[in-house]
Amino acid sequence: MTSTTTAPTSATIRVAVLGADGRMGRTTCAAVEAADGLELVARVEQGDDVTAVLAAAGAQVAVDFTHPSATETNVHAALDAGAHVVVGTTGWTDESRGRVADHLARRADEGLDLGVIIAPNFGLSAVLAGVFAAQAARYFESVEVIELHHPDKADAPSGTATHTAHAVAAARRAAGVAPSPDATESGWEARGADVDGVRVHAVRLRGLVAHEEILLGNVGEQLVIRQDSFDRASFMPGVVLAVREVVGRPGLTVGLENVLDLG
Ligand SMILES: NC(=O)c1ccc[n+]([C@@H]2O[C@H](COP(=O)([O-])OP(=O)(O)OC[C@H]3O[C@@H](n4cnc5c(N)ncnc54)[C@H](O)[C@@H]3O)[C@@H](O)[C@H]2O)c1
Ligand SMILES: O=C(O)C1=N[C@H](C(=O)O)CCC1
Repeated sequence: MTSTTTAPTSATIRVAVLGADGRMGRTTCAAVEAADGLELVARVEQGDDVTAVLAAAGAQVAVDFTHPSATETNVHAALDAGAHVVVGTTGWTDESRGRVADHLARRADEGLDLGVIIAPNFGLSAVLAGVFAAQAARYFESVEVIELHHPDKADAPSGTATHTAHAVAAARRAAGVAPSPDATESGWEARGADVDGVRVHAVRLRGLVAHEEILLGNVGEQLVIRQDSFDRASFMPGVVLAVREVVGRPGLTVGLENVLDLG
């Protein structure tokens, strides 16, 4: 079901939330309504014509918290409506991000400078955990990632853990560090997913929200970097920051660490 308000004012950023009835969508609608300088102008749900609704509402920024199978289509539809986009939904690949970058370039050629921020995690603790893990990764022989989430989550491993694993792998490649030692010969299904050469383990447990551990090991020592989001409120300062930033940041930005200049 869609609802819109009208009459844009120049002082506020007009925000549409996609996936408005979901866990993150509901929290995001409330955060937008509570934030200075933001106005919630549309709640978009499955079955709505995203381009038409955003255009009718005069949305300047669309925030997508939907489903990995829907998010890319939604982003293109929002760009077609002339809206900037903040994406929290997971499931992005190099290829899908590349298609968004191409779409942004086409819009820029048409004279419309739009921005898209894709962030697998808006929680400050998770963003910092990923940055710290990438910093530490070259100093340790072994590194593995464990992500722990609520059991209603659709995808595994989490977008956050995938993002962390790629950052860790890139840091190790740049430093010429060998792959983590592993003598496993059988039972590979128990060793987690291989993300860019980094083992990622996914736990789904009632009572959890969103949590990540990066384990780094050397002979005789271990560093554990752990972050916990106990409540979806933890994502909201990052979402609101991204909404404010995206209107002045043309092109594609991946990872909130790059908005915070931590990348
Ligand atoms: N980046 C972050 O900080 C962060 C934090 C939490 C969750 N997430 C991600 O956000 C996504 C949503 O998580 P959730 O827990 O809110 O899921 P959810 O299932 O509770 O909500 C998703 C909502 O999207 C709606 N939806 C599905 N397809 C749609 C479409 N095509 N158009 C509009 N609405 C559509 C569903 O009806 C539902 O209401 C997941 O990918 C999750 O991993 C990211
Ligand atoms: O609840 C979820 O689903 C979450 N998904 C993101 C991910 O996959 O990394 C971020 C944390 C919460």
